[in-house]
Amino acid sequence: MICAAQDGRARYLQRQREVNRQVRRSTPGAEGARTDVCARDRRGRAARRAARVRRMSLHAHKLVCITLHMGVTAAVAGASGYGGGELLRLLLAHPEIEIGALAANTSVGLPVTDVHPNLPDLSGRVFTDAETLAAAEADVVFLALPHGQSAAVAATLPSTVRVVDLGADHRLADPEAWRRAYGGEHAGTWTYGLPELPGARARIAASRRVAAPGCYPTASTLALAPLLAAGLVEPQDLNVVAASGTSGAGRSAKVNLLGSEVMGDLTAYKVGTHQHRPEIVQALSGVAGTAVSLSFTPVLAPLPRGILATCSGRATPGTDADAVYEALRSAYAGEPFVRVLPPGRWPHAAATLGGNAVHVQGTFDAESGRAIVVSAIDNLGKGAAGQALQCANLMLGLSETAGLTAQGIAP
Ligand SMILES: NC(=O)C1=CN([C@@H]2O[C@H](COP(=O)(O)OP(=O)(O)OC[C@H]3O[C@@H](n4cnc5c(N)ncnc54)[C@H](OP(=O)(O)O)[C@@H]3O)[C@@H](O)[C@H]2O)C=CC1
Ligand SMILES: CC(=O)N[C@@H](CCC(=O)OP(=O)(O)O)C(=O)O
Repeated sequence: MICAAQDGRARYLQRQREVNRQVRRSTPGAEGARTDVCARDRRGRAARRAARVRRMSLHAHKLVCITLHMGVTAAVAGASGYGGGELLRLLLAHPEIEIGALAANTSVGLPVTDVHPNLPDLSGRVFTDAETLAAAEADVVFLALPHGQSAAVAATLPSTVRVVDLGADHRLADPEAWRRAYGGEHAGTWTYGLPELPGARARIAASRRVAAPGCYPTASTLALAPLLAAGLVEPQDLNVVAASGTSGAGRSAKVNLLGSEVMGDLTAYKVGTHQHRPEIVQALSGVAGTAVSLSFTPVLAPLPRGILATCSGRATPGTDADAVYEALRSAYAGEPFVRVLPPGRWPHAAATLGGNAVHVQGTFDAESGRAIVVSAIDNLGKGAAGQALQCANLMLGLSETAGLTAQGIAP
């Protein structure tokens, strides 16, 4: 852009030289008529006026160029984790965001590429501590921290800075529900960052603080919301069974996440008690306009990443497979990241990996009287970092899809 400005200046100087040459050529002799003098004055005034206008527009152009050249700066807290690492991968490909301070905890002082060897373009960068975030003057700060850690960091940031929290601290509106799910004091409620929910885009765009949803809530809510909105299922007795890859549990070492424990196994966990149930209930109750009830069973799957959620509800009279499909299709027509698969094709978690896509398919099971929707996401993509970036794009007034893709990597 700066080069474009310099080209413009060169063209301007060239035109100026031509004008001057023309003025010189038309200059009459000493005995020249008065009309020639007037014409010369008029041409001189016009040239000066044109030059002034060009100088002003060049100056304005330079300002725009400099602004664009500097772009928007993003800082990340929790940059050494799985969510933070995926965010860095996305930010490196973002056309308008530069990467600023990268804060960590036990990894402070380590080269970023020691922890994220998949990001060689960050060689030379080291993790700093959270205090550097406040001093870094970023336009947007992403918090990819364990539960309970976000509020303290957010409090150090000016209210003008956009903050997107990938964690759960600010997702729930009911402090009591938050205490039951996570323990400790509730740090306050931020705008819920699921852009595909009715009315959410405008709320996110107008917010300086956004709580990005959890991975299971993203997959479950986007599967069931269209059916509730269309009145195709009862708000009571919703059911979700969702399998997740191990990166959903973060990067810190845990015995149950060892390869030898996970490989070749599938296990349900936190059955009936998982902390994401109140979040899914909150989001779906908002869509249904009444309190929903939901059973939620997570399953740990032997995959590094990916979620497949099987979601169902008791069908209301008249619901059939076509109505379920049509509700999904019309809810997500024009959505850049939610893809309703062609009839008969069911989601694969692997097809969403590396992207920000949500794949959904639905039907009606006449035997059980239940409408069923299966959804797939990458828990680190649309379930975490991709969603956070989608929200940040909206908050910053950038294209919602900038730096994001609906295409996955395969195999
Ligand atoms: N993984 C996923 O699929 C999803 C995660 N999330 C949420 O995103 C957040 C991050 O998750 P994830 O990346 O998986 O977690 P990780 O455990 O992989 O990473 C946690 C990050 O937070 C840092 N950290 C740990 N403790 C502290 C502390 N006390 N103060 C400051 N920084 C600290 C770690 O630094 P260091 O490594 O240097 O110790 C690391 O950078 C969590 O709230 C999680 O629930 C949300 C949706 C999906
Ligand atoms: C596989 C696995 O263990 N997954 C984690 C998901 C946690 C998570 O991502 O938490 P938030 O989205 O609420 O921040 C779990 O079930 O607790």
